[in-house]
Amino acid sequence: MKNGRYDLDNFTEQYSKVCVEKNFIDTNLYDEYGVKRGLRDKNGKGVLAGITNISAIHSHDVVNGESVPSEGKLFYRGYNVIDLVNGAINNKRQGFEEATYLLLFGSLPNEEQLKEFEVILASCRNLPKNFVKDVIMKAPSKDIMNSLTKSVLTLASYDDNVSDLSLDNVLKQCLTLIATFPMMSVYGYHAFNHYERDDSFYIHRPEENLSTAENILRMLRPDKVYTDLEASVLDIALLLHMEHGGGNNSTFTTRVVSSSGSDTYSAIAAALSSLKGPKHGGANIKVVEMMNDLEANVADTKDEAEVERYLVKILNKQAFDNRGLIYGMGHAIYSISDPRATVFKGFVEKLADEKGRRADFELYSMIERLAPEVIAKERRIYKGVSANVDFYSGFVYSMLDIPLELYTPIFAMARIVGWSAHRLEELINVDKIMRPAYVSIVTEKNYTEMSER
Ligand SMILES: CC(=O)SCCNC(=O)CCNC(=O)[C@H](O)C(C)(C)COP(=O)(O)OP(=O)(O)OC[C@H]1O[C@@H](n2cnc3c(N)ncnc32)[C@H](O)[C@@H]1OP(=O)(O)O
Ligand SMILES: O=C([O-])CC(=O)C(=O)O
Repeated sequence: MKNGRYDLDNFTEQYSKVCVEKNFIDTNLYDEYGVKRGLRDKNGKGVLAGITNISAIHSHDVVNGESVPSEGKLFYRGYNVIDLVNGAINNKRQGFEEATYLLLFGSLPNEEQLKEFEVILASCRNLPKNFVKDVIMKAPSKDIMNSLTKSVLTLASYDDNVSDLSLDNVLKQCLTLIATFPMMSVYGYHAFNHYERDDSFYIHRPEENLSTAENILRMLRPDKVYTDLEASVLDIALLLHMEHGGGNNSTFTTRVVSSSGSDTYSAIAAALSSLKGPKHGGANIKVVEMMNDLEANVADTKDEAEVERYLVKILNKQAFDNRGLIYGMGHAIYSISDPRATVFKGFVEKLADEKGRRADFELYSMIERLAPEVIAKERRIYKGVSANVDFYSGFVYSMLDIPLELYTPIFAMARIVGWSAHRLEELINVDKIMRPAYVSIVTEKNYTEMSER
């Protein structure tokens, strides 16, 4: 007891040690029982949990019957994501809406279909009456992913058909979430910025003739002004983040929750909770924070040896957040390269020159080169490590003057499309609750009376 109250800090400090002692499992047991830690085999390959027709990820080639690491490739419904990006750039079109149609409905839309789809999405960009006042402005948080999750769950209480699993209803719910994620995220940021940072509060409504990327910038900026280049860069960033197979942590979460028969809002709220983790989509914020920490702690950021020493300290849990991870590096599937990081790097360099941030770009490039070598020296690497999609994305967003708090929500504004496609695919095909097994190493004991303990 402290000041007549139970001392929670003292209690948890003491009992967390009890938790460690009582929950410790010798990692050798995973091998002994043939259990795949992280649902991954010794070569880092994921256990097979399903079949999908939505996307494909290539990271290895088979040469003479052997699997060898290759440059990463990503396909949405069979189309290389690089071709989708180039299609959008060359035709001066916003690619996010086109790829949304593709991922949800399985084929590229013709002009008429795309026009109709854009009108439908625009009509869904509506929040219930007073939602901003009653939900978003209440208890604003710096953690916009949490505030977005809260908004998604609260939206459920405005839906009379929340638990109706008929496909047209689920599709309607998904389209509404795809259309309103940018509003809920950006307004959530403005509420935080106003109440916690004492800044001005403004709510700009989305414009029906604008794309998702254009509306994000319009809603975010006090004067609603942005350039075509900025909208195009953000559109490509969205396009690159939309989908990544059924096994990534947040999409698998969507699948798991969907398999229990739960509603769309709950499945998507769970996916958001997964995505924000720093080993997943939350890495984009961590990368920028890590780079700031590096600049604060490395006297000469042009000195490779000094930068390398800092990276080693990170791996040894002696620098930055002491978690031992160099954020933005490594991937569960890719080895030699993540194609999205390569695309990002292509326009990061141009943007950095335009925005006078060449020195930052050089530092990112140096880390991109050094980190895989340092990780390979310090960890057991099976398949190679390279920069992932999160490495350059935060740098791009900072050059678009997008606040740090919105980096992971922007990922979510894109990935909601993949989650929706996977929820639909799960509901259409599987109809079996996911329920893997755990080997139990618990020993049976006789109950002891309180007086005998
Ligand atoms: C959108 C996305 O989710 S992209 C990923 C974003 N996440 C990050 O950038 C966080 C940093 N990266 C990581 O934590 C990891 O690379 C992950 C979580 C993405 C993938 O992890 P794994 O599937 O375990 O990768 P892999 O099998 O190649 O790793 C081999 C070893 O290297 C370690 N390693 C891999 N990447 C890193 C890294 N960036 N920093 C430090 N160690 C790393 C792993 O922890 C693993 O060690 P362990 O066997 O002792 O656990
Ligand atoms: O596939 C994964 O494990 C991580 C992910 O979602 C991505 O890279 O986009």
